[in-house]
Amino acid sequence: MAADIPPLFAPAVREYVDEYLVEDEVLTLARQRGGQLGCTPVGATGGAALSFLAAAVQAKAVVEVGTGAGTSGIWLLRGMVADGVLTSIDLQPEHQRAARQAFAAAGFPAGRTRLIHGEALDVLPRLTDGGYDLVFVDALKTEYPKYLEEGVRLLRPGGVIAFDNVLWNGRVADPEDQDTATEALREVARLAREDDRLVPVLLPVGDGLLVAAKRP
Ligand SMILES: C[S@@+](CC[C@H](N)C(=O)[O-])C[C@H]1O[C@@H](n2cnc3c(N)ncnc32)[C@H](O)[C@@H]1O
Repeated sequence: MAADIPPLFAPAVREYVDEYLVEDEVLTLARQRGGQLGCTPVGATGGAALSFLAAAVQAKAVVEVGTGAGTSGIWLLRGMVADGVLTSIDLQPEHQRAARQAFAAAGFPAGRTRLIHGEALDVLPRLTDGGYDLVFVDALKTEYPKYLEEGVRLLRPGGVIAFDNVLWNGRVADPEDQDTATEALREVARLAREDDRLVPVLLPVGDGLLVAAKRP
């Protein structure tokens, strides 16, 4: 009976989803380190979605905007092809030092990662057009609309772009919330939906994952 079906976000349903795939010790340590550094790493469900996306597009080249302490990077690397390279951008050297350690602990040699220190909007224009299979965005929320334009340029046809935190703990659905970050998250979702080059979907995974494929 429909009345007995719990709503999508009921705690029991969330728990069921979150227990489907769990992180190993390397990921737990990376996530804890990210928390200590003050950035919010992806959880296991969001991370598993990243591994899935990297595997689905057979990613050989990935750009990550917001390295943090390497949690999402490990999930991405685990889905990529064996010799694939993760290019990851962050403005905090300390975060990237922690990420480097996490990648080594997860068994990835230095040649599998290219860590670029800097402001994302300075670094992204220097990367090669059409040179990437997957772009994952998890940095400054107010810059998400600009990362969309840069990211689509970097993708090869058939490539995929993904944005984390697009539900913003539910704040995007509150019309009273007109904070600049909240507005930017609504804006990037709208831009992806209205962009003829893209096929988007908004997934209620983790804190919300906006995923869009670039049409061939
Ligand atoms: C939420 S954390 C990333 C977490 C990481 N994706 C993970 O799941 O492990 C956001 C990161 O973006 C970085 N960041 C914030 N603004 C940035 C900017 N404008 N350019 C580059 N990096 C930025 C922060 O230093 C921080 O490490």
